Amino acid sequence: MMDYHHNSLCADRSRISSMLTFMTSPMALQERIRVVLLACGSFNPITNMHLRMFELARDHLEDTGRYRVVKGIISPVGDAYKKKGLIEACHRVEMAKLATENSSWISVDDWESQQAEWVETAKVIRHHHAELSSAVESLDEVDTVKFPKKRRVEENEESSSDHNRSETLQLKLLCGADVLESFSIPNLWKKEDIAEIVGRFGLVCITRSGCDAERFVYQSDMLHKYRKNIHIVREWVTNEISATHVRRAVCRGQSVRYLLPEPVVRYIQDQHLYSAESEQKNADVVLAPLQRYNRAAE
Ligand SMILES: Nc1ncnc2c1ncn2[C@@H]1O[C@H](COP(=O)(O)OP(=O)(O)OP(=O)(O)O)[C@@H](O)[C@H]1O
Ligand SMILES: NC(=O)c1ccc[n+]([C@@H]2O[C@H](COP(=O)(O)O)[C@@H](O)[C@H]2O)c1
Repeated sequence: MMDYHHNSLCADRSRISSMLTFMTSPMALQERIRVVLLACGSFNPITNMHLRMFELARDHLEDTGRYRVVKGIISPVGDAYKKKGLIEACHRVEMAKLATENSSWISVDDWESQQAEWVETAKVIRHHHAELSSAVESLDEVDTVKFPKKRRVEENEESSSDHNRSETLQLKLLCGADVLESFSIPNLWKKEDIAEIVGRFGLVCITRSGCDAERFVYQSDMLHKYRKNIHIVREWVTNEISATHVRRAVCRGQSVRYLLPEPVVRYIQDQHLYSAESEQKNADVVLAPLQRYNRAAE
């Protein structure tokens, strides 16, 4: 009798313990939500820090035990963005391609850079979401997971974090904290675009010195509402590399080696990029979003 009780108690204990292990251990790789990271920006030029952002974001997401990052996309902005010192998209795209030629998972997409007009970031994400949803069928054959097809893109559903969570492949915007903080600049971003980016898709944000991303999310009612869709990744090895610094150094004839991938350094030298004249490009022109939204507000 005693033995029977003892044995069944042991069996219960072992069942409970294996249940607990199942509940607390990271999901098996195949069961995790697959994530594609999309970084939009000038990449004028692409720097080592732009590439680090992807590695940091992937480590962070995979460390949660819930995600598997399957792809990274770099989307350089088009010439119509009109940022001061922005050189031609063909050069920025080429440098990004050279920078990623040894990466097994990050690639460059030139769709945005080829558009005649500046494209809002929410539209760029929608474009890639549509592309992924049609490509995912072939991915599914490999991974045997389901992904809601075009319906998601065509429906104009209320944004909600639950909606995003129900997918088994998600597209998330990857950016630095300065871009997150730029959400509060008047007439730079549409409120509905921010809601769509954080509510429908999700954001992975890398900290940057001088920015307080956590506080920024806390202080914004909209960002706070979607905080579960915003992953803030702390970069402990703070890195001040900025494209502005690189352009200034090149223009002054200083070395930029080890700030950029070597093939990018060579490309800049061969093509004589970032001269004093190129720094003056768009100097008197208003940034495209400010032009567009100021006009709309008039
Ligand atoms: N050192 C950095 N730390 C964190 N994020 C960064 C860093 N440098 C760039 N980023 C992020 O990379 C993305 C693309 O940035 P962008 O091309 O504007 O680079 P940038 O170095 O900030 O450029 P610029 O100096 O010309 O304004 C943005 O989301 C930006 O926040
Ligand atoms: N309203 C918007 O969608 C909006 C506004 C400002 C910048 N952006 C994007 O953010 C990125 C910022 O890049 P920079 O930091 O180089 O200016 C660019 O890709 C730009 O297109 C989008």
